[in-house]
Amino acid sequence: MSYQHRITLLGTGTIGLSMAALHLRRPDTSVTLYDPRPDLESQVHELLPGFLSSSYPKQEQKDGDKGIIQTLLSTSRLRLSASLEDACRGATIIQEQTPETISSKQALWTQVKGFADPTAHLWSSSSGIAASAQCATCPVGGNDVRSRLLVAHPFNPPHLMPLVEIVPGPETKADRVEFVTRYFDTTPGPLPLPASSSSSSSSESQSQSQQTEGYYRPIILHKEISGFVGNRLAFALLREACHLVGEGVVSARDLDAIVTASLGPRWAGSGVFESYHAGGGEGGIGAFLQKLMPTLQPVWRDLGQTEISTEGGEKWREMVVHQTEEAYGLYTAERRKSKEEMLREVVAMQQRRWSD
Ligand SMILES: NC(=O)C1=CN([C@@H]2O[C@H](COP(=O)(O)OP(=O)(O)OC[C@H]3O[C@@H](n4cnc5c(N)ncnc54)[C@H](O)[C@@H]3O)[C@@H](O)[C@H]2O)C=CC1
Ligand SMILES: O=C(O)[C@@H](O)C(=O)[C@H](O)[C@@H](O)CO
Repeated sequence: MSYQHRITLLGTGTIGLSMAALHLRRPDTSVTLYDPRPDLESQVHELLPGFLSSSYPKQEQKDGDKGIIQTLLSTSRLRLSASLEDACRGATIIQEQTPETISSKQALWTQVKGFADPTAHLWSSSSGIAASAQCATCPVGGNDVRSRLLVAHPFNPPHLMPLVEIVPGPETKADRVEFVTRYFDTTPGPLPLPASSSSSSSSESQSQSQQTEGYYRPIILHKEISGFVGNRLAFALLREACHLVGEGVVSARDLDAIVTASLGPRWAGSGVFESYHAGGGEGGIGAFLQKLMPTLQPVWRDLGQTEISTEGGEKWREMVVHQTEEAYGLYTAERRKSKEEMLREVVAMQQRRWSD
């Protein structure tokens, strides 16, 4: 069977396997996995079923979770490749989720350039390394990388989290940006969670085609910037959180509770600017900024300038690590599954109740 999209995923770690589950929701897409790790096959058989459970109703997972992998392999919707060259051959999309180091990504794209079809789309899942930096050492001429490469930055786990930050490089062609945006716009989301065990059969009986389209939120950035937008916002909050714990103002557990008991619910429905626009009364955000200036400005000046570098950072890092480990202990698979189910419910609520 031929597929409209033949996507090759380079790297099958945390993001790679979640991405595989995302792409396998598309009936028009086949997925090839390549990773030099020696345990690729066992890792895929052990871990991918867990990600696929949000995509395939139980009755399609013949012989239990592990049967789904055999089914996908036997129908060639999923393929494991033993070499980068073989993995790239014939792919219409090549997406990397390899380690976040600029040197390894530069080396990878230089290799891919020699193996990929000249028409293949090239996507990076990088958390913050710009496309222009990743292809800076790619030889020019021949199968051009610069006009095809862009960042499609997901939030973890991509098989559940709607945001995809699309960050083209200065030479990325507009049709490449249009394609990736349309691709994620038309990629179905996870199956709805069963409302309750009594209704699970009806919910799980939903076919894959009934899965929500318009689930994913590809958002195009107009400029390359380190960390893009989502991570810059998240890292600004993390920096202040580390500062507050390091200064003994609040414990890590209580800081998390402050976030999940206020900002979390608020921002699930209204973003930063909409929230303050609403909070500004009749005058909206303009009035809010004016009214809050006497408080806002000194707080902005007082925000922690925490440095991640080790010199002098030992104190707050020790406190953050110790208090977080004390609060949550070993992060179990059960806790991770429970949090993922909550994430699915939150996103389902968002998609039910609010348009843009
Ligand atoms: N972990 C996260 O929360 C998120 C990570 N990302 C980005 O995704 C990328 C991957 O991150 P993770 O999945 O967390 O890393 P990971 O360490 O879990 O997985 C990386 C995988 O790449 C493989 N690999 C190494 N060199 C390779 C090569 N030359 N070709 C193919 N595979 C190779 C490794 O064997 C490993 O399995 C990074 O760029 C990261 O910034 C993006 C969003 C969220
Ligand atoms: O938070 C996320 O899931 C993503 O924005 C990320 O890129 C990761 O947190 C990354 O910063 C760490 O790998």
